[in-house]
This record gives sequence, C-alpha cells and structure tokens, in this order.
Amino acid sequence: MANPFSLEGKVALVTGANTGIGQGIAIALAAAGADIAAAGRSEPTETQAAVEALGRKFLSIKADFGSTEPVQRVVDETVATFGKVDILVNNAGIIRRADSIEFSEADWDAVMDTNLKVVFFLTQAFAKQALKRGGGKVINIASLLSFQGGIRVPSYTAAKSGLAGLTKILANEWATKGINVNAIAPGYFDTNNTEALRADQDRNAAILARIPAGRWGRPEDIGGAAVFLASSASDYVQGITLPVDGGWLAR
Ligand SMILES: NC(=O)c1ccc[n+]([C@@H]2O[C@H](COP(=O)([O-])OP(=O)(O)OC[C@H]3O[C@@H](n4cnc5c(N)ncnc54)[C@H](O)[C@@H]3O)[C@@H](O)[C@H]2O)c1
Ligand SMILES: O=C(O)C(=O)C[C@H](O)[C@H](O)CO
Repeated sequence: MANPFSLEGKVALVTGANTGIGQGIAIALAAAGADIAAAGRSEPTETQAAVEALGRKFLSIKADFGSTEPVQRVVDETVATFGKVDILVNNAGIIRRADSIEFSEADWDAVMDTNLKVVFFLTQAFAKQALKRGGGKVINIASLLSFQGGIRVPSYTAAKSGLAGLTKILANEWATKGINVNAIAPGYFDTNNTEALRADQDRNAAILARIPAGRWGRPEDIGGAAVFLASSASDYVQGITLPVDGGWLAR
C-alpha cells in the first residue's frame, strides 16, 4: 500500500508561512514531500531554509491579505512557477482585542476582511484551477473561538466561527468534485498572535491551568494534522474543524 500521508509531487500554497503556525505547517508539508509557495507580507525566514533543506522547492510571494486584491495573482504566480496548486492552507490571520462596548469599526473590518472575506475569495481562486485539474485540498486555520466565545475578541470570534461554517458549505459544494475542505482549530499556541496573553501573568496562568497538556502549543505540534488533511489519508473527511489543543476542549 502506498503511504497515504505522502505529499510527493504536490504543491502547497500556504499564507502567512514565514512565522508561527504557518511556518510549522509549511515545514511539515515539505517533510511529507510537497513544494511550498509561501504568500504573505513578511520576508522569507527560516521557513525557506527548512523547506529547502528537506529537498523541496520554495517560492516566496509578497501579498497583503488585508484585501482581496492579491488573491488571483497569488494563485497565478504559484501556477506559473510550479504548474499547479494542489493544497491551499488559509493560515494568515490577525487578532484585535478590546471590550465589545468600545470595539472600533476599523478593527471589526480588518479582522473580518483578513480572517474571513479574503479566505473565501482566495479559496475561490484556488478552486477554479483545482476543479479544472480534478481536485485539491483546502485547510482553513480556525480557532478554539470557532467553538467558544473568548474574551475581548468580538470580531475574531465572529470571523473564526464564520470560518468553521464556511468550511462546511464549501465542503458540501465541492465534495463530489474532488476538493476536500477542512479546518484545524489550534488551541493556545506560543506565537506572535498570543504574545499579549503570555505577557499578562494572570491570563497566562489561567490559560496554562486549563490546558490538560500543561503547556502552550508549539508550531511543530500542528504539522501532523495539516499533513493528514492535505493528503489522501483524508479523502473521505469533509467539513470538519479539527482541534489541536492539548486537550483544551476536553476539559
Ligand atoms: N497562536 C494561537 O494560539 C492561535 C490559535 C488559533 C488560531 N490561530 C490562527 O493561526 C493563524 C496563524 O497565527 P499565528 O498564531 O501563527 O500568529 P502569527 O502572527 O505568527 O502569524 C500570522 C501570519 O499571518 C500573516 N498575516 C497577517 N495579516 C496579513 C496580511 N494582511 N497579509 C499577509 N499576511 C498576513 C503574518 O505576517 C503572519 O505570518 C492565524 O489565522 C491565527 O488566527 C492562532
Ligand atoms: O483569546 C485570545 O485572545 C486569543 O488570542 C485566541 C487564540 O489566539 C486562539 O485563537 C485560541 O484558539
């Protein structure tokens, strides 16, 4: 039996792959055999070196996902270099924290645009080329706040809950057309995104006390779930949001 987790010959487009969770995912996909197109606004970092050390190709695409402007270009540039895109990982995302009573329209729009609207239109651009080629895999990076309310993050919770719903509708639409659409819900991971939470001693302690695994997640904790959802091992898995949370939701 062929290895169902192999990504040999596959091309993955990962947004926000130069840091944190996106970096963990890009390196794991490369270790499973995929070439990587990394689209985002930051410079290539150790992600590029790690992917190339694994013998895979790495393409860096500059893109600001604060609007839908770059979505078609990002898919086109990946296809121009690699001939196709098999796997899309919608990882780039932002968070804004404030009480709902004073939450600004600018912060609402920024989070909803980057974390939800742009994800939809990038996925649409990806699917147009994937459908012509017989299919592909979409992985959306959701959150525990796809399931729970959270604290002082109204637009983030709305966007990540919406992303779990979007994952289901797209899975429904494309399940017979060879595209799998699933999501991963990371728990509390030690990245830029959560720096402010670790800087607050009380909040940090409360978070750690609630995680059965007893520690923050690390970027390398997320790769296995991404390889599963990117590979033929998950061909009959559709529309799920898979927690990778050290047991947070089990508590
Ligand atoms: N850290 C956590 O605990 C946690 C938990 C659940 C979900 N997430 C999600 O994981 C994803 C990655 O976040 P992270 O924790 O690795 O933090 P991070 O800040 O290191 O990563 C976010 C990435 O998205 C990119 N990005 C953000 N806005 C962008 C824009 N307008 N254009 C282009 N790129 C942009 C950043 O450059 C960065 O590379 C996000 O969607 C986040 O919501 C994080
Ligand atoms: O609750 C917060 O303030 C967060 O930062 C949420 C985390 O980033 C994460 O999305 C939880 O899964």
